[in-house]
Amino acid sequence: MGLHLQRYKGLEVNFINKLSAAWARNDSLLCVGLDPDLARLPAHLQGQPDAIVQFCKAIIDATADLACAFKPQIAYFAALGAEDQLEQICAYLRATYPHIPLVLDAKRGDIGATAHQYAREAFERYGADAVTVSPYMGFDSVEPYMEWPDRGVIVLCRTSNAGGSDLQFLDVAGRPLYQHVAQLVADKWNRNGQCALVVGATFPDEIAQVRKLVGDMPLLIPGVGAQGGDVEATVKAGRTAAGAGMMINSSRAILYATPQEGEDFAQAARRVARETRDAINAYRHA
Ligand SMILES: O=C(O)c1cc(=O)[nH]c(=O)n1[C@@H]1O[C@H](COP(=O)(O)O)[C@@H](O)[C@H]1O
Repeated sequence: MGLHLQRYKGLEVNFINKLSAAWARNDSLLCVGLDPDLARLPAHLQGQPDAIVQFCKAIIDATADLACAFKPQIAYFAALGAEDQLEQICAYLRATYPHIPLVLDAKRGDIGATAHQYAREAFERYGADAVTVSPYMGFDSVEPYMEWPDRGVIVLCRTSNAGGSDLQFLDVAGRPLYQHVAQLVADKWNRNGQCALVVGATFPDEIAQVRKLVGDMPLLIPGVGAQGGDVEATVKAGRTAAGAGMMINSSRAILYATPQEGEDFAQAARRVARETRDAINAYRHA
């Protein structure tokens, strides 16, 4: 258990207290998603061998004071064989912004022995503070991640895509499966207090249902911006009594914001990130 506990300014940190500190420090519930699509990178970066690193670093620097977390999506790197660039970006984040949680979005799910390797990849190779996982294979597929008690385990619950309903809405003993997952994680799986849940911004009613079941557990909420989720409804459904409890992710709407006159891509990303952060903050407190 607990191979290496992280320390920051001499104090032990874990995912949950790092996230709480970032909410407060940046007055933000905005998670900036890092989904670098080569075809959409600015023209001056196209063709450069480290284009992804340059692009993501510029986005990170432009938004670090507006974000409560950064969330690289591993497929955007792995599909290109660019894991080395993801490593560099994660190392940069940890070194330059050690107070901002790094969430690796990998949505892993496999038998325990394999899950242990996925956990090493997320927490040791990339140094992530948290990783997204699927609950589909049950507790022994999620438990290996908990050998790192200072890291977050973010379990898919009610995903933002329309097809999420195919399985997540199946009736299980009188209620939809996603509610069963939420209850299970809150009551049984979260024994080290390191779990969070994914609930899409495209389904605010379900965010409210999950919030009722899990107390103050953090929710990762993708789906505002490019997927059209309603910020007001999302925040009102998901906020805790303290007006926090959420990492509301936006990726493409920030990364590929259209520059206004005189702006470059990073300034445009900053403008949209600030607008999104401020729109969220308008509804945080009742
Ligand atoms: O786990 C996730 O982050 C995730 C869960 C989910 O239900 N829906 C969802 O869109 N995501 C991720 O969140 C990001 C959303 O990106 P945008 O739609 O561009 O803001 C992508 O990286 C998705 O892979």
